[in-house]
Amino acid sequence: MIALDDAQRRVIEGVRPLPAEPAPLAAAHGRVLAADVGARRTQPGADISAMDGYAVRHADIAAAPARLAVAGTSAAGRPYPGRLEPGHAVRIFTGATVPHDADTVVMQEGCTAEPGAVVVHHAAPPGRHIRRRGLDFVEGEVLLPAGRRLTARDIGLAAAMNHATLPVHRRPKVALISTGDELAPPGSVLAESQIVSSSAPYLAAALTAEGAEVADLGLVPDRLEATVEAVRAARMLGADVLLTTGGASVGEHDLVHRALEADGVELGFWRIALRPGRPLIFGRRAAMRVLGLPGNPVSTFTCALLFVLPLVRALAGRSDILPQVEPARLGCALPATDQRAEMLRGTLADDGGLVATAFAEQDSSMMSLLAAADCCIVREAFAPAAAAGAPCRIIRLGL
Ligand SMILES: Nc1nc2c(c(=O)[nH]1)N[C@H]1C(S)=C(S)[C@@H](COP(=O)(O)OP(=O)(O)OC[C@H]3O[C@@H](n4cnc5c(N)ncnc54)[C@H](O)[C@@H]3O)O[C@H]1N2
Ligand code: MOO
Repeated sequence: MIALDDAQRRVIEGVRPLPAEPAPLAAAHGRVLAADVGARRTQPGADISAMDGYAVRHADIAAAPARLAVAGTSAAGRPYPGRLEPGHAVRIFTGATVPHDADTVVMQEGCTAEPGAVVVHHAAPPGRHIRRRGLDFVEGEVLLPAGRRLTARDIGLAAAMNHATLPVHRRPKVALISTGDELAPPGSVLAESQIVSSSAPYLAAALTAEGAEVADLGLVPDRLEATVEAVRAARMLGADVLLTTGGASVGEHDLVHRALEADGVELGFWRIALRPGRPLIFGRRAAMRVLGLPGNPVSTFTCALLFVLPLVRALAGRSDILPQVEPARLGCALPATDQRAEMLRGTLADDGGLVATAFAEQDSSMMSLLAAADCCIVREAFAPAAAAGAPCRIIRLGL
C-alpha cells in the first residue's frame, strides 16, 4: 500500500494541459484559457453619453439658466454628424456619441424643451455624464490572462472585447467501463442477486460538471476477453483518461489488472492506504492515464474526489486541482486510525465555527449516506483517537 499523498503525486506527475482549441463563447464557460486574451477594440470607442438629455458646451451653461438652440439629435448608433457650435445643444440619448466640441451632458429632468430650443436650468461640472473613450478598456489591453478559468462574467467581457471564440484547453475525454456480472442499468427489472450500477452515472455527472467529455462504454461482464475489448475500445476512442469500476481487488473475478496489462497498459501502483478506496489501480498507456477504481460505490466516489477530478482538472489546464481542505471541529468522538487514512462521511453544522459529525455507519456500499453527507472528514493514517470538539479537517461536498 502506498500513502495517499504519494499516490496523488504519481497520478498527477507529468500531466500537461491538453492542447488549445478555439471554443465559441457559449462553449467556453468553465474552461481554461490557453493564451492571453486582449481587447480587440477600445471600449467605448468614442465619448458616450451616460444619460438622456442634451450635449452642451460647458461654457454655455456655466451661468445657467441658459437658453440654447437645439441643432439636432445624437442617438445610440446614430451620431450627430456635425460639430457643436457655441450657443447650441444637441438632443442626446444614453449610449449615443457625444458630438465634437460638446464636453458636458445635462439630464433632461433639469431642462425645459421649447420649439427648436432648450432651457438648461442648472449648471453642471464639465465632463458630467460622459463616459470617456477607453473608460472600460483600450485595444490591446490583456484583461483575461492565460490560465484563467472562465466565469460567465469573463464570457461577457470577452464578447465586449469583440472575441467570438476563445483559445481554451481541449476538454479531457474520459471513458468509463463498469465491470461486474451483477450490474444492471438504472431502470432495469432486477433479480435479488443484482445491483443497479450507480457509479457510472455518478462519475459522468461529476466529470461533466468539471468540464470533461464523458464516453460511457457501459457494463462489462466479468470475463477477461470482454474486459480487454472494452479497454481497447476506450483506447480507440482516444480517451485521455480511462476509468474502470469494480474488479480491482483480489477476488478471482477481479479481471481489471489482467485486462489492462493485456491491452498494453503499464501498471503503476495498486492499493493505497485509504479507507474507503484501498484497491485503486493506476496505470498508463502512452498519453492515456488509467484509474481502476474500486467497486464499492463510496470507494469509487472517494477515489474520484481525490484522484480522478484532480487529474481531469490538471488536463483541462487548471492549477487549483486538489479538493480544498478546511479546518473544523468534531461533533463526535472518533477512534484512532490504523495504517489507512480515512474519508468519513458526515454532516456539517455552523455554531460560529464549523462542526463536522461523522455518520455512525460508514459502510462503503451506502449511497444513501453518501448523498446525505455535507462533507468528508479527512483523517490521517495512525491518527490517535479524537474527542468531540477536537480540531479536524474536512472537504465540503458540493455538487
Ligand atoms: N479478500 C479481500 N476482499 C476484498 C478486499 C481485500 O483487500 N481482500 N478489498 C475490499 C475493498 S476495500 C473493496 S473497496 C472492494 C473492491 O473490490 P473490487 O474493486 O474488486 O470491486 P467488486 O468486487 O467488483 O465490487 C465491490 C462491490 O461494489 C459493487 N459494485 C461494483 N460496481 C458497481 C457499480 N458500478 N455500481 C454500484 N455498485 C457496484 C459490487 O456489486 C460489490 O458489492 O473489495 C473488498 N474485498
Ligand atoms: O476500501 Mo474499500 O475501498 O473500503 O471499501
